[in-house]
Amino acid sequence: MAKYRSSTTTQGKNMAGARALWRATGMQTEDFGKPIIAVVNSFTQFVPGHVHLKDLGQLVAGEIAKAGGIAKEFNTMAICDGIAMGHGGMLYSLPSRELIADTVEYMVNAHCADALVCISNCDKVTPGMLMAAMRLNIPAVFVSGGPMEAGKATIAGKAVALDLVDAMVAAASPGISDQQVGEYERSACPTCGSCSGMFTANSMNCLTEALGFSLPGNGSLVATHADRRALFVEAGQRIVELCRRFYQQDDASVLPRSIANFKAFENAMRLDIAMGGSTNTVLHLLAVAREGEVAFSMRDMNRLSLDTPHLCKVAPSVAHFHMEDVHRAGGVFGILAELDRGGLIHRDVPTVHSASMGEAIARWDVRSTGAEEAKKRYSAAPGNRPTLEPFSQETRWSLDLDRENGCIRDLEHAYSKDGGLAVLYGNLAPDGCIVKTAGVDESIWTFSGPARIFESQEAAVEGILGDQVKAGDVVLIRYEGPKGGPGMQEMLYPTSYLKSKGLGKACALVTDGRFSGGTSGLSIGHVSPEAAQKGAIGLVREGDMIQIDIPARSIRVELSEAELQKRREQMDAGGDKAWKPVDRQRAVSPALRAYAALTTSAADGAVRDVSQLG
Ligand SMILES: CC[C@H](C)C(=O)C(=O)O
Ligand SMILES: [Mg+2]
Repeated sequence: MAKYRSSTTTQGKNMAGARALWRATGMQTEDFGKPIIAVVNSFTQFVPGHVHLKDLGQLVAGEIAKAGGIAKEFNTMAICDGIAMGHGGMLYSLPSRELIADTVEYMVNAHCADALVCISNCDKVTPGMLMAAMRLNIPAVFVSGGPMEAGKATIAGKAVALDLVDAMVAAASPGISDQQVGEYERSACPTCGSCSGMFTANSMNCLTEALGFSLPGNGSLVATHADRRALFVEAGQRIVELCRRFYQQDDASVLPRSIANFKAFENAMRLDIAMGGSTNTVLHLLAVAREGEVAFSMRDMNRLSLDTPHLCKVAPSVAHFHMEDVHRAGGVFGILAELDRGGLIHRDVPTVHSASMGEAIARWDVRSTGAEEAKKRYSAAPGNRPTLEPFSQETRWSLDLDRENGCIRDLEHAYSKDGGLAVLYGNLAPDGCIVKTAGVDESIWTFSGPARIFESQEAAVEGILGDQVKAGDVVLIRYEGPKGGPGMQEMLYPTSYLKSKGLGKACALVTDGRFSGGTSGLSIGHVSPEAAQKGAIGLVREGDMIQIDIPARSIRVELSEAELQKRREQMDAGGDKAWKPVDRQRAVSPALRAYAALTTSAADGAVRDVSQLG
């Protein structure tokens, strides 16, 4: 029998002081000897995806207590990327992932907790908590706040479903009146929950299902629906059971590193590629794998992208499907089941809720299951009534089982035989870069054009809005990588403004920064190595021709090796000014400089590498 970690502070005469303090938190004599389970909440009033989580930690805690555990709740931070977007605030977004992971480690190790329930939702919170779960390797269950309902509005006489990206694009579109922009703004984000498209938050919450860490429906069941409550209740019950299995029955298969093993990462990546997840998932999966010492790399992602079909297009890749529609079609398990029918899923990995992924698919695939519970869960619909109240409506609709034209397609009707995310390599990105092909019009899968160079996101926004960018250009934004930014900003404003200017299908955008899940178009990010780490992207000059070939998975600048080498030598000779942006005024706080000093390349997940300290 494994010893409870918590016994360090709850057992033995010498721990009388610690027990005295535990008692002051509400523990009784009979509680010493029960597992202490950390309920890691990310409630904050700053983020729509988290405003409704305040009481949900205690909902989980109550279930833990009923099942025989001791629950202790604490909070992590959460940043709203949508509010932080487009200004210096975005520098903090990616680094917050490491702080969240550290917060969980600090609290759990300082107090010797035995297990975790992670209540996450928006962008960096789920990845930060996943990193912590893998780092700590103690039983962990994930449950997120759930997606926001899509906005519904009648604009210019047409009924539309929309989200915040539509409001952003509309705001800078010349043909749209202030009054219409106001309509977009007021209807884009009607409820609590993570923004309604296949953005980063929802992508990551879907991936927790495929990794085996969360219950079916976690990624897609809207925050407002009463059925979502069951996920919180069950998370509390499950974690106590997992504790029992690990600590009392020596069953290490319940530990995060057993669940999220290499095969589970392959499953998660296949899901991601099939659903056209946010490009940020690449960064986060690499970081999570690293924490768990799983040898899963960009090369694996590239390999999987070549034979994983693209089955699902959701906003921003198409306008009319949002997460609520993914759910209606069977959610993550609907997609996993289609992949499984093609033999593309490892069935023999354990999950927190089922003995194996294969067993879970059999139960939760809406097309083949005999379980009424599954059909009912996926019939949960949006209420279409503005609210911040979770679980406050019980609307249902019929399932979408149309695998030809519905929200989830089967293999036969795939959008493409290779997937919605691709890794490109070439002399501009020797360590790779990422593009969400799901959101790229097929007409521009190959593209070549002159580089228009911007040495910051701000300069790019100014250039695009100032009409300096023309159809056919490749907008190249550099020194925005993990080290160079620092913090690898999301470029949602430049990509949205290209659309506002009618250039969405006429230009490419290439950067060592990253994108929001709200980005679509020929937007290529994570170019590695980044400019600040002497990457070739730093050597490109205005007007150099850039060639992009998605089917061939290649990205090149039309320069010979000799020319690149010559420029590299010239750059190196520049001393202090070399490999730094020209004329960029940017205040970088000491906190961000600490992240910049330690971070690694996007190709390594932009995690901190303390081994550099010696
Ligand atoms: C809409 C975009 C969202 C706020 C985001 O930051 C992401 O998806 O990454
Ligand atoms: Mg984001």
